[in-house]
Amino acid sequence: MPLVPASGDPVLQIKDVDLVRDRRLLLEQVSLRVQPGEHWALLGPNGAGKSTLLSILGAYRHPTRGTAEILGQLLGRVDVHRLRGLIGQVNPHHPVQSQSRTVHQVVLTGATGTTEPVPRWTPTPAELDRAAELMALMGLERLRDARWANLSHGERGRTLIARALMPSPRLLLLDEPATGLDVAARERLLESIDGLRERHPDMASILVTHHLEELPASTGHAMLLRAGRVLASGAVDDVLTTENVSACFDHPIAIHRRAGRWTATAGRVPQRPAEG
Ligand SMILES: Nc1ncnc2c1ncn2[C@@H]1O[C@H](COP(=O)(O)OP(=O)(O)OP(=O)(O)O)[C@@H](O)[C@H]1O
Repeated sequence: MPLVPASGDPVLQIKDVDLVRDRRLLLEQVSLRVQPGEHWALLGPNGAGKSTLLSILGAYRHPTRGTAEILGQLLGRVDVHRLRGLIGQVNPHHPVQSQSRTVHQVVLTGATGTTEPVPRWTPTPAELDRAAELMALMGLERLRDARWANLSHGERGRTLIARALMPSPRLLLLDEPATGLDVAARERLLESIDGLRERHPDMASILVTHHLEELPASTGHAMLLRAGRVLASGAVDDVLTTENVSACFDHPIAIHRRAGRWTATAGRVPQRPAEG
């Protein structure tokens, strides 16, 4: 059976998902439906369950209750290794063992779905062309032969996105891709993400972050998670409101959108008058 959904079918559909670990309910009644070409932001405070949810969407964990259909395949009834190979996953803790690997070599490991180059594996001309195209898309041409050890955070981030795109995934999962970047590197990364979404109009993506400033302008949908539950989910302008974000982070936060991008300004929590 082909592992790729017919065009127009949801890329992701999870319904009433609970996840229990060590007798703790980490996710509760989470539902999400993502169509091709949709770009979602997943936001919430520390410990809200964002990475846990992303691990289900990436076929690394199974729900305890509820159903998760990824690329049309029901988790629990599919070979997860094969499924993972069809999902582009960008993890900031991607373990590159040999620090002398070049950008080009790391990008090519996306074709084999491994962290290290597979011994005696040779890329096809089509895979070499694809790697070159993706490195150009992510602004990495000059860095083709640069060593992993010498790359900046931003350069590593762009390399890992190019790597994740090697198998032309229908779904891209980005876990805090802008963490640790200075403002210029962040802006370059977000521009690259906007550009790749334009070039791959059928690809869907989910980007996890704590910071609204780190959302690309092409974000169309958002989910707010709080204590493992969905606080709001849907079209981005309906979800990322001052009221919802303040409730999610349990703090007054004013949200503004300008030129497609978001800013969040934290207010002061009113002090209670001293008793006595
Ligand atoms: N294997 C596990 N067993 C028990 N608890 C876990 C496990 N994995 C995660 N947790 C707990 O689940 C909760 C959600 O964790 P998760 O990493 O998904 O949150 P997050 O929203 O990604 O947080 P952060 O923004 O800090 O990265 C946390 O309280 C965490 O301690």
